Amino acid sequence: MKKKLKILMSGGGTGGHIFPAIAIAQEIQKRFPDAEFLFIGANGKMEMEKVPQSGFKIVGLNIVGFDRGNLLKNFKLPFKLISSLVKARQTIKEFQPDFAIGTGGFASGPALYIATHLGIPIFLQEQNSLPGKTNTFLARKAKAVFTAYPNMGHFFPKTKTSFLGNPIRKNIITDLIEKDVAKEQLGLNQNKLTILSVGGSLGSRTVNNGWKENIDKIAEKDYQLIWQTGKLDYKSLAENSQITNHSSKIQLKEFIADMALAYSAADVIVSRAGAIAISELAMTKKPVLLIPLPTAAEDHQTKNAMNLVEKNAAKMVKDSEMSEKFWTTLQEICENENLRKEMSENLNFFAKPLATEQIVDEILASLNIKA
Ligand SMILES: CC(=O)N[C@H]1[C@@H](OP(=O)(O)OP(=O)(O)OC[C@H]2O[C@@H](n3ccc(=O)[nH]c3=O)[C@H](O)[C@@H]2O)O[C@H](CO)[C@@H](O)[C@@H]1O
Repeated sequence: MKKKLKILMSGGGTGGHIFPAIAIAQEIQKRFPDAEFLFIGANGKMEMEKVPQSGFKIVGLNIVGFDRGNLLKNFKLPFKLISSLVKARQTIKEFQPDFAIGTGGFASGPALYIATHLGIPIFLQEQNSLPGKTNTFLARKAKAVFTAYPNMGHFFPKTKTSFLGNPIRKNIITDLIEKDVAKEQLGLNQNKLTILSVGGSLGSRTVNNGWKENIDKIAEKDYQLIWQTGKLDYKSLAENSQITNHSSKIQLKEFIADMALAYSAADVIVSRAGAIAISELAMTKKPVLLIPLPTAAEDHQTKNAMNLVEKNAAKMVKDSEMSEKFWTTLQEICENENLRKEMSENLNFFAKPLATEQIVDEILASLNIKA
């Protein structure tokens, strides 16, 4: 009888690290239905909710990221790191995985580091064009590193780095449906131009404020808006009468569980420029206005966005230009059907629908595991 595969997954902090891990796990599960998965994440972070919702088990460590804004807050960090390493070691020794996959974020550091010490092969997936600290630190010990951008050899060991694209959740590829059907399913009018606004997995205050300033214009123009606010601002926006007055035109959501449906319903998208968001937008091929998060490490979201802007596949407005340019740039897109068509076609260049499959192919081949 064939031995059941056991796979350790780790990545988290934000959706941009969690969802690629889930996508890879789902692809392995498709090929090995009885494989066992264990995720390791950080207590209190998004993965502790999203991973079980996707049907996988997760163990949380008491690890926190380095707080650049408040240095005093970091004094407990060494103790938390030590306790996380101890718990990671105990968990991994009990689970005995055949291999481990890390998708970045501080939560994955202790787990993957311990895995390498226990002689377990590790694989890394890096979503951004400027790699995160955890993946950079672990890369030397990894069996392979899969990137979403070409020419990453100066960050990771060249011989084990492959450019395959970002893994995105399967349903975002398979469940995209006709715009009219999606609008109907969401209770929206099929004849009205519909904008989907997403502020990354945590929501974005800049984007929320942009809408707040322009909310009456949505009604004036007779558009519809699906507005993901994130946890931080949801309550105050849901109580704002300026917004609730337009409830037939504005659907406010703290977090969108079914992104495929929301993407499908949109005529135009407003989005932060996180790496996974960009990869998904390339699959949906909907014209998009990107508002990169300027504080992302080394401004990598602006770099992500510029890749698309340079190919006329997206428009971009910086945080600092929101007041002057948000509505006017959005109007340029909404009012010009030819431009929308052109942007949609140009997005195709960035689509990598086979990324997840190819990453799993390479992992299995390098370990000589056959389905
Ligand atoms: C603040 C921060 O650290 N941002 C980083 C984080 O972004 P963030 O976590 O926002 O990740 P991305 O924008 O890359 O991806 C967001 C993911 O969340 C999903 N989603 C989003 C909103 C929602 O309501 N429902 C939902 O399911 C999207 O479909 C997508 O799969 O990871 C990215 C990938 O490493 C980085 O490029 C970002 O700079």
